[in-house]
Amino acid sequence: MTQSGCSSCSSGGGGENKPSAKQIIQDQMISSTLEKIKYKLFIMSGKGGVGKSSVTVNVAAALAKLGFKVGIMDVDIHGPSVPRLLGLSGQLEGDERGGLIKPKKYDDNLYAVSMDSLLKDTDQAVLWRGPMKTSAIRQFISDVCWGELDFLVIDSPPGTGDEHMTVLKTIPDALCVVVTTPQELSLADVRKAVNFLQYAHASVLGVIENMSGLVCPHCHKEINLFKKGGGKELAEKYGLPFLGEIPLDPTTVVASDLGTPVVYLEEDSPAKNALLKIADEISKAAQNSLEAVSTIHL
Ligand SMILES: Nc1ncnc2c1ncn2[C@@H]1O[C@H](COP(=O)(O)OP(=O)(O)OP(=O)(O)O)[C@@H](O)[C@H]1O
Repeated sequence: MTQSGCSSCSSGGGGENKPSAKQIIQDQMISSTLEKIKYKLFIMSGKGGVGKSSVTVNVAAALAKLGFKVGIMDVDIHGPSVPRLLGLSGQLEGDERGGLIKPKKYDDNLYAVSMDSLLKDTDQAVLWRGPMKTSAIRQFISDVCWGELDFLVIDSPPGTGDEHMTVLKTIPDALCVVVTTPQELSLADVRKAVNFLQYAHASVLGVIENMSGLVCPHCHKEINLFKKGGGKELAEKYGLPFLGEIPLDPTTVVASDLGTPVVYLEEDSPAKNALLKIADEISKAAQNSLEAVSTIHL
């Protein structure tokens, strides 16, 4: 497995200098899984509740709608939302040979796995410490049988912790997408996340501003509930591409309660249109990633 910049994160839990035979085999399984996946998108934010999971599921679904084969991996052990947003429940099953884990199928182009579907008792997760999370995420990446994918979209917990470092270290070619809301409270945490990505030598595909204005369904005037434009300003400040803005839209909430991505609903809505545009932008940026991926300027 290729190693990335930070030396403070152990690759297999335990921090030994010499990898064990088990770790070496796991590294080989991780490489073999990842080499079949063209682009890995890591959706993150320094702040909770800004819409990471909604963006993850809808960007993935929009890419699937564009004809790409897409997998979603939810590494949020403490508060996994992906199964709920896709209406998928129940334990994951083994493949035909019983060894690897089969992702759950949403449709022919969209599959998902969530760490909580591996746990018999999801309440266990609150007791997890760093090294346990690291080894669980590594095992999760090595043991899921995705087959060939165009995109793997990874949802993360809020903040910049063990889960983030493990993903970045295990998937060094992950392209990070930073989600923020326009208000300063969120931007302050997102700036820390961008600094963290710089420290980890991560590649950043760009910034998305979620909850960016609200079009009143009655008078059709725009109300900037959480302000507007802060995400774009942050992207400009750090020399990162701005991937687009998604307005506050009650349809997003209705869709999530139905377990359907808003981009799969028949009727048009401001969030659906914005997310389809952003997914198109992301697919182009990922395909040009050698040129388009930016190094953060501070
Ligand atoms: N553009 C939007 N318009 C309206 N509601 C939204 C929008 N984006 C997200 N939401 C709602 O905001 C809430 C939080 O969204 P979500 O769970 O995706 O955030 P998160 O950043 O993943 O949260 P966490 O930090 O807990 O993982 C959900 O109720 C979701 O339906």
